[in-house]
Amino acid sequence: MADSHALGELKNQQRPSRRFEKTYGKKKPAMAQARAVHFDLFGGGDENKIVDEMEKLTIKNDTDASKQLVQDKPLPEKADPAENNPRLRGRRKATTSKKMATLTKDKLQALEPLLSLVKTEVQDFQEFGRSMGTKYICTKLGEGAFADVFKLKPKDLEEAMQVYECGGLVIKVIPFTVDKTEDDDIGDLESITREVRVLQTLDPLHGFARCRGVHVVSGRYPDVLLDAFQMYKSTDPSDAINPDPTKTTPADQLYVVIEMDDAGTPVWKLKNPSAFQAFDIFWKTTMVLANAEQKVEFEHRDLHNGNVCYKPLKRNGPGDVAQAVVEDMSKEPAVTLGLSNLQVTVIDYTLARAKVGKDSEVDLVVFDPIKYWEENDARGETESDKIQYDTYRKVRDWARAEAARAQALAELEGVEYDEVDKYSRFLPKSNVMWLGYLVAHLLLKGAVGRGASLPGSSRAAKRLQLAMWRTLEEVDVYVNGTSPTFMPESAGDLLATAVEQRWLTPADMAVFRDQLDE
Ligand SMILES: Nc1ncnc2c1ncn2[C@@H]1O[C@H](COP(=O)(O)OP(=O)(O)OP(=O)(O)O)[C@@H](O)[C@H]1O
Repeated sequence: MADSHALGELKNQQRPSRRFEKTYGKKKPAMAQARAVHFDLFGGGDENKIVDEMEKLTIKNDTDASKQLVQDKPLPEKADPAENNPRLRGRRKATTSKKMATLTKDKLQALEPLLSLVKTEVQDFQEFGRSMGTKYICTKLGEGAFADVFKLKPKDLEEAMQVYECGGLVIKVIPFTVDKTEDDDIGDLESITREVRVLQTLDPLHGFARCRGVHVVSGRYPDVLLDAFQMYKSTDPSDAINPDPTKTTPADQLYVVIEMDDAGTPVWKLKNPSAFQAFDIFWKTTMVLANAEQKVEFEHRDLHNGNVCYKPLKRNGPGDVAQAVVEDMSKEPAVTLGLSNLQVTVIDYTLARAKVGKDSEVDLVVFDPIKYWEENDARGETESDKIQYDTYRKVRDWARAEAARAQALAELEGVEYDEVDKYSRFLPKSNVMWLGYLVAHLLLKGAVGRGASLPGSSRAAKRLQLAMWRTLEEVDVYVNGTSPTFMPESAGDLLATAVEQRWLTPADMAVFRDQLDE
């Protein structure tokens, strides 16, 4: 990695991931929507208070602090400069080891908007990798339809501890082309730029991947990443589908490298979630989406089980409820949310829609036209895949229906219809559709032991776990057993209903908020 920049992060474009159909629950009349209640969820009835409370949902504490640790409060220089803190390096001026890639004038010109967005130049990938390899141990974490994702651990123990304290360090490497492409396997500049914009917009919001920087590089895949790539292929052959970059990419391939915090483990890897884990993952994801809806009109539009990650709230902390809690529970607690000790991070905003404008561009909205799912009738193999693929179509059909409604309304009112891409509209119901997918997925995974409880559970703890599963089943029926018209309008509306239905208590909401302050 080049010495002059913090590692960056980015992501990429449309196209489904490779993971899964669903069996929606029984039909049930839609409950009244209660937007007003939504405002109570974060602690009040009046809107100003709500804004204050929602403000608390914006990460200001640990993550910002972690950024400062490496950016504004640099560590003392070590004897070996090669072992400096990664993000410290990121704030330095260019050093001699930084080597720029040689690109044609046309290419450079085309890249200019992206480069100015991320305030960088195009670096030589080999040199970038060489520099990275001297300081970090690289391990491939996973891959998506477009990207390969690597974990970086500083070789220096002290720095490793600090990076760990700051949330870990992960890079997502995404190949892209300058020209628009019909090729589903590679992103284009437009989609990359869009994704970077959404990433920057979501960066300060709770529950989204912290972005530490974005780099643009060109050249051959460096050895340090190739080694990690090959190692992943041999240790996780069933998950390693992406082709060897040395065989498939030209010598001047462009990549975006996004540097971010380690979000943890994707939900698809959670084989048999406990009631505590499933409950927390579902509701925390709902809260994260509700906050982002309110702040930046956010819709994820691709919230499959690879894009919701979880990890223990505390370093070396438990990844589920503490054994003593279930053993000693004598009555059901007032607060249920948070007992799993997990935090949730939503990643991969390739297909997302958000208001990203700043200052002069207040109303700039970015979105992906999601062409891939326009006529696609792929079904997927596993039950989860099937539900996932159906969800893209559900969102698509809802976007079409809303476009038709807008047109009909314009005709009715005798005004000119403003033809816009259907996905440019704010359709937060899409978040609910994806939450429907998530709850169905968690229920499928938890189905085996749904009635069962964690070993050693007291009677009260058993009752509680049963109640948590029942709650998720009711949500499943409520969201998935309802026609799109009668679904909650947004994740925020779903939360409102959750409080109304006592699926969550106001105390649960407060706990979530408190966890942010820890
Ligand atoms: N910040 C992160 N922390 C931990 N793991 C991550 C992170 N970002 C990505 N990953 C891992 O890498 C995988 C692929 O990442 P991601 O979904 O962002 O790639 P993509 O190519 O855009 O995927 P998709 O196929 O969904 O479009 C994720 O499922 C996850 O396992």
